[in-house]
Amino acid sequence: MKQPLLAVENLEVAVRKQDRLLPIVRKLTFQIAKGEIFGLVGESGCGKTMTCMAILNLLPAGMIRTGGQIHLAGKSLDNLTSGQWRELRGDRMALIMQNPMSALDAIRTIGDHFVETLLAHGKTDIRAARIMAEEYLTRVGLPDAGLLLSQYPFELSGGMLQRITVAIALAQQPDLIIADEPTTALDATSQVQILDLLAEVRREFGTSILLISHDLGVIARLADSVAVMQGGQIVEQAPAAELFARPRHAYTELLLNARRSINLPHKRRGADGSSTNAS
Ligand SMILES: Nc1ncnc2c1ncn2[C@@H]1O[C@H](COP(=O)(O)OP(=O)(O)OP(=O)(O)O)[C@@H](O)[C@H]1O
Repeated sequence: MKQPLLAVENLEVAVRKQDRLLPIVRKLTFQIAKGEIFGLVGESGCGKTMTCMAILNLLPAGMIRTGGQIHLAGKSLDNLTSGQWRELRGDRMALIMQNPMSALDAIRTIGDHFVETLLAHGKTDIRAARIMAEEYLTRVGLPDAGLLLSQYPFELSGGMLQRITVAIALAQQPDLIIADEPTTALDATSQVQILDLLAEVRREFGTSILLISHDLGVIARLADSVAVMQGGQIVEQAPAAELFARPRHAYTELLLNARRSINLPHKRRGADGSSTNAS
C-alpha cells in the first residue's frame, strides 16, 4: 500500500477499574488507504466503538489509551493540543454514529447545525453556510432542502436524520468518515439507502470510510477490506472478497454461517459502482 490515510499500530485501550487497568482493545493494527472502505466487524462489546473513540481521541472517562500509534496521512496524532484535535475532528475525520438523534441537538434546526459546524471550522460565513447546507442536503438525496433547514430533528424520520448527519460530515470535506453502526437504528429500507449513500460518497468524493458493524451483511455490502474483531483483538484481516470466500479463522466462519442461516442477501459494491454477490 502507498502511504495509508490512516495507520493504526498496536493500539491498546484499557478501562480503569479501582487500581487496575483491564484491557479492552489489544494490539490492534490496520491501515486504511485513500478512498478505501475498511470494515471492522465483531460481536457487541468486542471493542469496536472504543477503537473509533481512541482514533478520534474521544475516549470516555475511565477509558485510557495505553499503547500504540496512530498516523493520519503520515502524521502522528500523538501530542496534539485540544485545539488541534478540535480542528482535526470534522476537518479531517468525521464521525457518523448509530443514533442520528444523539448526534443532533433537539432544540436546533437542521440549518443551525450546518451553520454552527461550518462556522466552527472556519469554512465559511453564515450565508454561504446555508447555501452549502442546501447543496449537501440535495447531494445526499433529500428533497426540499430549503424547507429542511428550518425543521427540527424531531420532525424528521431516522433515515432522513442519518442522511443529514452524512451531509453535515460531507460539508466539512473530511478525508476519513468513521461510521459506527450507521444503519443499526434504521428500518430495512433506510439501512440500504444509507449504505448506498456511503458507497456513493466514496465514489464521488474519494473519502475513506471506516465502517463499523456487528453485521457481516452490512460489511459485505460495502467494504474493500475487512478486519474481524473478537475480545478486543483482530483475529482475521483480509480483502473482503478473500475473507468471504475463504475465511481462515473459526470465529469469522461462525459469523458467516450465522449470516447465511438467516439468509439475508448482501451485495458488494465496487468503487466503480458495479455490484456483485458476496456470498
Ligand atoms: N464508558 C465505559 N466505561 C467502562 N467500560 C466501557 C465503557 N464503554 C464501553 N465499555 C466496555 O468496553 C468494552 C468494549 O465496548 P465497545 O462499545 O467498544 O464495544 P462494541 O464492539 O462497539 O459493541 P457495541 O456495538 O455493543 O457498542 C465492552 O466490554 C464495554 O462494556
